[in-house]
Order: sequence, then structure tokens, then C-alpha cells
Amino acid sequence: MLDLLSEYYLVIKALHVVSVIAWMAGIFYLPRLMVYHAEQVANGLPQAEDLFRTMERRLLRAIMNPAMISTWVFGLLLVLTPGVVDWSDAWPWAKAAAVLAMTWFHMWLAARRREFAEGRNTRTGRTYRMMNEVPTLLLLVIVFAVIVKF
Ligand code: HEM
Repeated sequence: MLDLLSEYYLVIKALHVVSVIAWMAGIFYLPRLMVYHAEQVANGLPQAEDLFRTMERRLLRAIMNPAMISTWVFGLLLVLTPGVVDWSDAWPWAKAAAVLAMTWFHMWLAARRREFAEGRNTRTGRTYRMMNEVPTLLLLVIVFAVIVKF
């Protein structure tokens, strides 16, 4: 099994990066949709709500959830590959903390999506704009961790 992981190391890493790109695309786009959604409702223009709800549901279910799962699966396979992660370095710990925070952010967005779907959103467009900065900061930590390997 470990031999197989070593043999397919680069293929698994490529699949990991492709999954990461799809996950990040959604994680940046969904809060943006929520900014416009919250502002439309606040401005007394709820006509487009059904469209926003459909876009938010499809983005989360069809792209973000599968992409998050495959990022985790391929990432954990990389962790299990002999010689890839040395836990006495700092970078795997920094990356693990940032990846857990990214997963929490995904869950936070999923909970907000449910509120929008049920007409229970209480947050303003400004809040979603500010929350949009969270994945940017986490992405910086993750990419520096895996590339610079401090
Ligand atoms: C979800 C849990 C994750 C796990 C368990 C994980 C684990 C790993 C591991 C072990 C590597 C191999 C490092 C190497 O070959 O030296 C790797 C590579 C990589 N990961 Fe992750 N990762 C996860 C999520 C993420 C996320 C969320 C991002 C970006 C937002 C990301 C970006 C990358 C990149 C760009 C590489 C390639 C680095 C290189 O080839 O130098 N990973 N990941």
C-alpha cells in the first residue's frame, strides 16, 4: 500500500491541487454571492432571491462539497506517503491549523446558505464582505507552508 502511494505520489499531488483549485473557487465566490444577496434584500429588491438561492445551493452542493472532500482524501493520502511529511518541521502544523480553519469556514458558509434558503439571514452585506478576507489569509498561510516549508 505504501509502495503504491510512493509510486503515484505526483499523480495524487496533481489531483490534490486540482481539487484545491475547485474548492477555493467556490470558497471565494459563495461569500460574494451572499454580499449581493443580502444587499438586494436590504434594498427592498427581493425579486432575485430565488435565483441567488439556486446559485448558492448548486455552488455548495455540486462544486464545493465534492471539492472539499477530494482535497481532504488526496491530502491525507499525501500525508500517508512515506517521506512527504516530517512532523518535526513547523510547516505541517501550520498547514493543518489553516486547513482546519478553512474547513470551519466552509461549514460556516453552509450554515449561512441554509439561513438564506429559509429566509432567516440576519447578517449584512458588510459582514459577508469582511468574512471574504478569511480564506485569503488562510490561503497565504497554506501556500507558504507547503512551498516554503519553514
Ligand atoms: C484538507 C486537508 C489537506 C491535507 C491533509 C493536505 C496535505 C498536503 C500534503 C501532505 C502535501 C504534500 C506536500 C509535499 O509534497 O511536499 C500537500 C500539497 C499541497 N497542498 Fe495540501 N493538504 C490539504 C489541503 C490543502 C488546501 C486547503 C490547500 C490550498 C488552499 C492545499 C494546497 C496544497 C498545494 C498547493 C500543494 C503542493 C505543494 C508542492 O508541491 O510543493 N492543500 N498537501
